[in-house]
Amino acid sequence: MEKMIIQVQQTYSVSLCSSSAYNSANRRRCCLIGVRVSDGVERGATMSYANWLLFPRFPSLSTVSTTCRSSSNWMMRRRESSNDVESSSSSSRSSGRCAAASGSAPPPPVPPDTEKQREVPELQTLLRRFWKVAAPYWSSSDKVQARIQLAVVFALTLATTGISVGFSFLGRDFYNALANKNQEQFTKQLLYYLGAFAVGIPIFVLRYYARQTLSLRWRAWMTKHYMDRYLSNQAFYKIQSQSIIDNPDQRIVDDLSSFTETALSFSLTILNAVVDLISFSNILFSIYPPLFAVLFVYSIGGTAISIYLGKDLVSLNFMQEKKEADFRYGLVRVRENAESIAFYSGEANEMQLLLQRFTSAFKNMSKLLICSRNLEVFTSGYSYLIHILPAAVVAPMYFSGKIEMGVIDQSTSAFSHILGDFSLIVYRMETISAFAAVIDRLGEFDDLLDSSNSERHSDPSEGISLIHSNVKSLPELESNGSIPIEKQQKLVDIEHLTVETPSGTALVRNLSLVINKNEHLLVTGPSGSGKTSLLRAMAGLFSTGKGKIIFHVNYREDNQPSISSDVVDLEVDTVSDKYGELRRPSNRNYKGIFFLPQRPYMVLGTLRQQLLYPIWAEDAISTADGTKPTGSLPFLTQEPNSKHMSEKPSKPTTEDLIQVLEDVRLGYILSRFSSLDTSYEWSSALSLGEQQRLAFARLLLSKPRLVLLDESTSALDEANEVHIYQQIEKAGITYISVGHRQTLYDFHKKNLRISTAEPSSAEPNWSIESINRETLYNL
Ligand SMILES: Nc1ncnc2c1ncn2[C@@H]1O[C@H](COP(=O)(O)OP(=O)(O)OP(=O)(O)O)[C@@H](O)[C@H]1O
Repeated sequence: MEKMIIQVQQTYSVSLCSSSAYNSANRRRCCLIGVRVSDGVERGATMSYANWLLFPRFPSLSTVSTTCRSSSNWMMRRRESSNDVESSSSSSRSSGRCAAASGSAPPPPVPPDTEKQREVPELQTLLRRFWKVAAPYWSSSDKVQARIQLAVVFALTLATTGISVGFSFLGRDFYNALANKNQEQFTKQLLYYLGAFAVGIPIFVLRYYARQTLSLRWRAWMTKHYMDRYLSNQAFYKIQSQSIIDNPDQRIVDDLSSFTETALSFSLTILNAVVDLISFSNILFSIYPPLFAVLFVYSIGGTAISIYLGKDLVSLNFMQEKKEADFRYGLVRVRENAESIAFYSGEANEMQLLLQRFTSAFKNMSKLLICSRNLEVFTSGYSYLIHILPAAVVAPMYFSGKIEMGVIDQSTSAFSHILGDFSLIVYRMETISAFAAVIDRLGEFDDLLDSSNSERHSDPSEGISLIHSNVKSLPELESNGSIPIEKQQKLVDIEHLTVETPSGTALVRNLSLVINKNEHLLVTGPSGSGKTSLLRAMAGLFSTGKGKIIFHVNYREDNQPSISSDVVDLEVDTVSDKYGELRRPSNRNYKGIFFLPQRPYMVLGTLRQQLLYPIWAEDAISTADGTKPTGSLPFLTQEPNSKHMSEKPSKPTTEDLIQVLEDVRLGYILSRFSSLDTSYEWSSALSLGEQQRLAFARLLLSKPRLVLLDESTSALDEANEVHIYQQIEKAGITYISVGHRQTLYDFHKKNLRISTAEPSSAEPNWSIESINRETLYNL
């Protein structure tokens, strides 16, 4: 691999353009940054704001200011010798924040970087994806407000075009007065000009503000819409465990922001261009009709050349987004796994891995830069020539006295306006290609979320069926309506179950088994045989394979049927309307089944929130000032899920929470961390064993009928393990545990042994036997 050392040439003297630095013909914002590499070759680099921010923090790398340009629509200012960076774009801000926003949730793996150049999607695919991503908002519950705001923005855009036309006439008279040395007329025109500024400028500003506000509102709706689907039907889990697409978080944070902003600005640009074209064509035509022919040939030729020069930009931009997100994610992983890396002394390795990711982003950026540079050479020449071209064409008329000096200025202004309208592709090639990459990434994500949420509606004979049976549906009810004893005892019925990995490798074959109340089951077997995968299948995380898992836990302790529907198939839990406004799927925990994973998950927040997770988590969230957040933006009303409400057990009191901490022998942490409402980074502040006991506290509060424990006591000493199992048995909870420890046999009635499945055999690879403690100890 090529080794790159970047030398510091000058300290961050990156000065960036504000909107006032625009070239009116060019109409683009740009930032210039460059990088000088040690081989002495000076290369400019097109850099995103996030990447630029990361540079100074990278010990062996530093940015150097030379020349660069970026198509992204952000502005920033960095003061020399200061760390103060300001950004005015939401997209750039979000890039910087993405890492922080990831919090301490279990991180998804980054899919392997194949370094393959991505193919440019077809125009038809891009248009379909654009429509699919953009359309839902305009028919959503916020449609009235959205359409009104859009109409206001359009009206303001028309007004600004009218003002531009007015300015062109004012400019003509102003320069005529100047050329004629008519001081009285000049003063009058100057006053008109100033008056027009006073009226016009607020309208320009208002248009910008209205557009940004609408874009923010659209983004907020889309963010919720995407997060809803991402967190439904365990789509986030499938994406993570099967590495289906890269960086979904970046797509939600950065891509959505830049999509809404660019889509709005583009549609207004097109509207503006049409109106401009009509208004200024009259002016230009009245001055000199042949100017039109010159303009037409010039713009068509320019568009063709810029499409040719910028054809690789879409795929390069796509890869750039991915590579930057991968690099940022690498840094997030260092933060998340700080302790493990420090214990391993793995800094050098991490540095190497991070540098690899950065280098990959850098190389792609260099290619992007070369492509941009070629395009830029052309577009700069193209835009500068228009300053002299119209004047050169009409100059003979001026010399012959047919037109005045001011008309030359007006024709240049009209020419540049119309050319700008005809040359949208030339001027915006870089932005269009970056936008196409965003559409591609979002469209891919959207299709994936749709397919994930429609999977449940596919052929039920395929895959593992997960059925929640309610006693009301049982045909064998006694004549008085009560439930037969044997049915009350039955909790889980597994019929001919074959569990496979998502890639299709069989792990458990043809398993049939019944688990009755208090018939605690221990699942054992060699590492990698599929014990956790069996629990995954029972939790609905793995659906590849065949067979049925029927839960009979959906009635209350008092044997009264619960309120939920007769037979609830988890596969059809989520309900979505036309545009996928989802109701959260019914929570497995509300159905009397609880799952404790091997690695305890600590949510961000207070000790109270830890304990109330996941059933009452949303009730426990409060802001820093102690007030309850609404959980939704003012215009995005969150529908209360009445089904949820009725399923939820009543919320534990503070006394219950304190008691349960005592029950799992964690009472001492209350005094150590002052109160239940203290916030900490709990995954670092508590030992693994303490975290496991906290997870058991959640379990005891939730009072399920059945719990699936995946090596959930692996970090506990034997005394605490005994105590915890006694507590859950006392609470009347039936448990299925996965584990390797000999001590676990003491707490279970049956043992399901799974052996590693032979690929060549179709025979069942399991056996079940009762645990006879005496035999066990005699062995
Ligand atoms: N998402 C996945 N894609 C492909 N293979 C997977 C996936 N998840 C698990 N596997 C494979 O399935 C097999 C069984 O994994 P599982 O976690 O169920 O094993 P286990 O018996 O619980 O092991 P251990 O006792 O070590 O925890 C392993 O070989 C694992 O690599």
